[in-house]
Amino acid sequence: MHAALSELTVTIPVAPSMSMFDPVFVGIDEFGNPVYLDLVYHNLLDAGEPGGGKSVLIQNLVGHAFLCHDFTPVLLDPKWVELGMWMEAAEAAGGVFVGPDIEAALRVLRRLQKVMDRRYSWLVAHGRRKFLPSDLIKVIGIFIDELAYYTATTGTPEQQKEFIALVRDLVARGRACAMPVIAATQRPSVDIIPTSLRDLFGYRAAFRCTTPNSSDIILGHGWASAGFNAQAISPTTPGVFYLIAEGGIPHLVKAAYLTDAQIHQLVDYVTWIRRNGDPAPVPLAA
Ligand SMILES: Nc1ncnc2c1ncn2[C@@H]1O[C@H](COP(=O)(O)OP(=O)(O)OP(=O)(O)O)[C@@H](O)[C@H]1O
Repeated sequence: MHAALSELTVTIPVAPSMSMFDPVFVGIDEFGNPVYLDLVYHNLLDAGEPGGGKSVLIQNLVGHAFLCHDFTPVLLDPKWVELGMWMEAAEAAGGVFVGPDIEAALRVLRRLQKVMDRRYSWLVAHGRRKFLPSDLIKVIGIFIDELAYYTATTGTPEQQKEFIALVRDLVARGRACAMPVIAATQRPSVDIIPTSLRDLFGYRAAFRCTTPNSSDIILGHGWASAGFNAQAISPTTPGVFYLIAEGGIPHLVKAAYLTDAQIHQLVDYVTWIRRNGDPAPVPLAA
């Protein structure tokens, strides 16, 4: 005898099964091997000229994050059209979405700085250096799609300066306390990404650039002349980027691609499960 649908919906556990501490799949390398990132303990700088594929990469990471039971989203997108797609899901997940309002962005970042300070106090009190999955802490993923808008385009010079200082602090201190920053910019220039800020990003993704110098601003000085030059990426292959992880050499990667329809499906799914499902993690074998 078949169970009625109403019975099924209450007996089948539905919730995100992954953890932010799991490796995040981003694409395949030039040898066909899958490429994973360890997002929690690193930050990611995602940069390159318009149309290179930065937003597609950020959408992959956001998609993974929302499928994790231990994710709290903080999404900043002045253009609305990328991270704005997740606005409803962010609200359902107890997070926040900010559009082009720099004062609203500053309020959120100031608050995050306080949360970070409290998390550090906890670590110190427990004699620990970083959070672990066993701490069952929410990972606050801070996604910024177009850093340059807040640091160079909108607001007063004081607001821009404060924005840069807050982001720098989060990038410098956030990773030990499960608050990684994923920041994208289509302006890889030293005024937007000074070396001192760039070097705090454990992962850097360089999509096609207009000059070898821009490529070096993302990956690090000297990589273009050593043959790792994002200017050489063909404009006909969007989604290809050089990925460097701290201490390593750049690897050529093709990002996985989610269509807008797939993103909308994901948004519906993760919003629905957070509003209606069991928020507890479900083992994959269940
Ligand atoms: N990994 C990929 N696989 C296939 N196509 C891709 C991939 N990445 C990007 N594209 C194509 O390139 C287009 C532009 O990508 P995307 O919007 O991510 O660029 P961007 O660098 O974010 O540009 P902008 O700075 O203008 O926002 C996409 O709409 C898609 O058609």
